[in-house]
Amino acid sequence: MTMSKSMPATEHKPTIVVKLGGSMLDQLTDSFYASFKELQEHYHCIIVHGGGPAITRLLDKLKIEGEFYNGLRRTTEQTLEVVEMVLGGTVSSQITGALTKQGIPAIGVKGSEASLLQATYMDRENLDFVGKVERVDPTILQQLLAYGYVPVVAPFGKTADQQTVNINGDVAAGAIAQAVGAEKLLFVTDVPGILVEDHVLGHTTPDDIGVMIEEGTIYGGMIPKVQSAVDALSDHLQEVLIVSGERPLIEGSTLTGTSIKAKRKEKVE
Ligand SMILES: Nc1ncnc2c1ncn2[C@@H]1O[C@H](COP(=O)(O)OP(=O)(O)O)[C@@H](O)[C@H]1O
Ligand SMILES: CC(=O)N[C@@H](CCC(=O)OP(=O)(O)O)C(=O)O
Repeated sequence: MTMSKSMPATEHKPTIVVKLGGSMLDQLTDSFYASFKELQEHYHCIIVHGGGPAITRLLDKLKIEGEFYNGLRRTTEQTLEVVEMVLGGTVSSQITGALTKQGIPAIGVKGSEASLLQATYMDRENLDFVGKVERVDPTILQQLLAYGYVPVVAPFGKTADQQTVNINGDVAAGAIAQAVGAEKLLFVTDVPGILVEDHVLGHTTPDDIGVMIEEGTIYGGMIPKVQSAVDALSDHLQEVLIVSGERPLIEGSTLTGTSIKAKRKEKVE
């Protein structure tokens, strides 16, 4: 019996990368996941997920002390074991299960496998096994998309010496969106967009984001999102959206979140 399968032709559709934030994962409803069906009519969908709160919960249960440095989890060998269990196990299954329930074929992929996220140590002294993305090989994602699967990526990388490293989910999503030439990047989180004095910004630009970080209007977990957004904007990827996971995700979610578009590509310091 031969198991080989010839590669199907990829339907010509743009790609969208959707990052599901850990803050919202347990609140995402069936109708939220069902909206990926609608999204799939227009786009090839890739999901990248976080899961920070779930990692912290298990670390607490195991009485392992957690620590953050510059907004990133200091990942010791022991912590990494828990991060792998949670992100690569529980959270990945939670998302693929919810999509499968909606009739959407989904498959979990670790960024540390198939050369997907090639990394170096970000700051070995202070952060231990935390990675910085150096190179992305999107082949595995393109192959899965060609077979009709939604890849669900857990944010791990692999160093040249084959060490698995923990990567912030927002950073992983931005790097993957760039590498696959995605048309859109969506950050699904627990706020309806970038808030300024309780108002949701409809649109913003890299320049304004720089100012909002400096002034402290954007802080904490919103910083890696907007920085990844600014880094990912390009001729291909012209819009990044920050949206709430409280409502079903539809193409028109532009109306309910913050749209980040470049006037010109700039990095936030
Ligand atoms: N200007 C801002 N507008 C909205 N949220 C902000 C802003 N600045 C900081 N935040 C914080 O960012 C959080 C979202 O980031 P985070 O908790 O890391 O989410 P996720 O787990 O979804 O990635 C919000 O809950 C809020 O506390
Ligand atoms: C290096 C680092 O900090 N990695 C993150 C990965 C998960 C993540 O990004 O989760 P959120 O989407 O909930 O933010 C962590 O260990 O929490």
